[in-house]
Amino acid sequence: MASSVSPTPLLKDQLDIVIPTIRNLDFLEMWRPFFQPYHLIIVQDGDPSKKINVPEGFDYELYNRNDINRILGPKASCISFKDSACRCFGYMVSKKKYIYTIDDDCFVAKDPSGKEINALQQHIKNLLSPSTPYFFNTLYDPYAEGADFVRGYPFSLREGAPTAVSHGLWLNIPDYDAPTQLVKPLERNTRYVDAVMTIPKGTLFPMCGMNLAFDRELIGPAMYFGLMGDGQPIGRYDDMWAGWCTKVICDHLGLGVKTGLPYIWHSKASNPFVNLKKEYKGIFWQEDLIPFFQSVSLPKDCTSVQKCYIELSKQVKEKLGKVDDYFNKLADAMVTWIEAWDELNPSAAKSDAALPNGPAK
Ligand SMILES: O=c1ccn([C@@H]2O[C@H](COP(=O)(O)OP(=O)(O)O[C@H]3O[C@@H](CO)[C@H](O)[C@H]3O)[C@@H](O)[C@H]2O)c(=O)[nH]1
Ligand SMILES: [Mn+2]
Repeated sequence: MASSVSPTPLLKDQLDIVIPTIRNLDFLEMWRPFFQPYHLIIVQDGDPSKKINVPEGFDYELYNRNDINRILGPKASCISFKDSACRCFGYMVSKKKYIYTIDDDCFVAKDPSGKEINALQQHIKNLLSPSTPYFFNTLYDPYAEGADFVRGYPFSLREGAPTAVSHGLWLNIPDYDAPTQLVKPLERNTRYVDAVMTIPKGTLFPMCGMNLAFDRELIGPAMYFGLMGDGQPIGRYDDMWAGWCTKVICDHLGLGVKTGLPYIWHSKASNPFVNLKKEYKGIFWQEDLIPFFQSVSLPKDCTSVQKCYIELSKQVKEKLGKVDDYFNKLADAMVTWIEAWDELNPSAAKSDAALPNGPAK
């Protein structure tokens, strides 16, 4: 029987909120009722001499490019500059079990009843309840209030798998790619779908970094947002790359990834022409990237996220290096990321995933 209804814990001392920004942080005023109890990690991108004002009353640490260079030294080369991908530095420096990352143009949305959505609370609910990657439940999240496993659902699978990622969605400006933005400039997402679903094992998905939460202890080292922005041939594939790497590793380690509620209100459409320039190689390359990730197989002795990620970087170099030399650089940066992660998180570096490799065969 799925769990009975109990209040969602705040987890205020177990969760950091990571915000990449080149703007001001006035958006926090709207989130204050939900975010004030939490520690913020602000990753200031762009010009480090620019002063970013954080509204009064928030507990935060702020890192700019000078800080990243000081803390990581030469390993700072793996952290993107002038791209929201820089946010992954916040995941690395955090000491908490959970991360929630949100963009500074995302606001509190309302559900169909007009009630303000506490996105963070829903993400915590998603992360604290199991996922069902091995068998699809047609009533969606069986652990949600008023739902359960449907007839025919194997009882041997009803414990589910630990949830590593909670992927939220967006009302108003949807996360469309540039070509879609260009042909549908006025399209707004007004559909509120009241569902949380586990993405089945063996299925990839386009992970958006705008409204995303994850269990840092279960999957943190896989959440590298790649080499994007300044000096790189590609942008706006930071979260996509992290999502594909994360999903194949979650599948291998027997972890779950959920998508659906909560919604946020995405207010700013970034410039589609600028986005097209950033994305166009990605739109072309992903026709090779997706078959690559679909064919990834990780050896049984990859029992930790770090070991999986290093193995993945080897396969990226071997199989994608021939698509473009960029992937050789990216594969090296993946290794640098893990080295930096383990340097900043020495205790976690030793631990293997304490999880079975999927359901009992
Ligand atoms: O160079 C930059 C640009 C932006 N940021 C910060 O990152 C987020 C997102 O920026 P923005 O809202 O302008 O861009 P979107 O296109 O809406 O972003 C979404 O698309 C994907 C980009 O990869 C990603 O899924 C979403 O982030 C804001 O907080 C900016 O302040 C930055 O740090 N550096
Ligand atoms: Mn935006």
